[in-house]
Amino acid sequence: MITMDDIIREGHPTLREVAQEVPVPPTPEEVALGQEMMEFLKNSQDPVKSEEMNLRGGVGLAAPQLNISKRIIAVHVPSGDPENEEPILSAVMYNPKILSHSVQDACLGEGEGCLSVDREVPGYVVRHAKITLSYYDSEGNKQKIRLKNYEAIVVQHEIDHLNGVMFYDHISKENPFALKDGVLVID
Ligand SMILES: CNC(=O)c1cccc(C)c1Nc1nc(N2CCN(c3ccccc3Cl)CC2)nc(N2CSC[C@H]2C(=O)NC)n1
Ligand code: NI
Repeated sequence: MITMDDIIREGHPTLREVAQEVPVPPTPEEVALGQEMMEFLKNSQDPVKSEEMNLRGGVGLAAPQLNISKRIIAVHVPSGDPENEEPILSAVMYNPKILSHSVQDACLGEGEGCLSVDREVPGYVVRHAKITLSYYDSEGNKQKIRLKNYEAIVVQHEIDHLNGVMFYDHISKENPFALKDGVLVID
């Protein structure tokens, strides 16, 4: 069971490493890790469990955040509609890769948070608005999906972790809220 104690924080060198690809199909150990990462995200979004286990809410998690330098991410993005239990996106991705992206950029209007960053870092994190992504699932099947808006932002944030990139690396130093024309602000 993953808890906040298992999540390394900024300053830990592993967060600045480029993570290693996993074999296809992933090993049973890597499949189990992916399942644990998904369970953490669901627990972190559950009002009762997150309270009991003192979890910070997250919709994405990358293996390097657990000090495991492997190209594995989990994303679980709820619909946000209490009537609709179906998440917008729920997947454990092995060796995820952005194949192509929109010219248009986007950012979260409220900025980004990260489970490995125990502070607020204000500013727009400008990313691709739409991405075409390939990844392998736990059985080793190659998946290819297109994402936009919030779920595209989340996946880009988590893939950044596989390349040693933190969200605040993207925030402009001189003006954190500077926005070029045409950047979609997602609220
Ligand atoms: C500084 N301002 C802010 O953080 C920020 C401030 C306001 C709004 C947003 C939208 C912000 N931004 C932001 N909010 C989130 N959550 C909102 C709360 N939610 C959640 C929390 C509890 C239960 C269920 C859930 Cl669903 C979990 C997800 N998540 C991310 N990110 C960046 S991409 C990866 C993703 C991530 O999982 N981070 C841990 N950014
Ligand atoms: Ni993060």
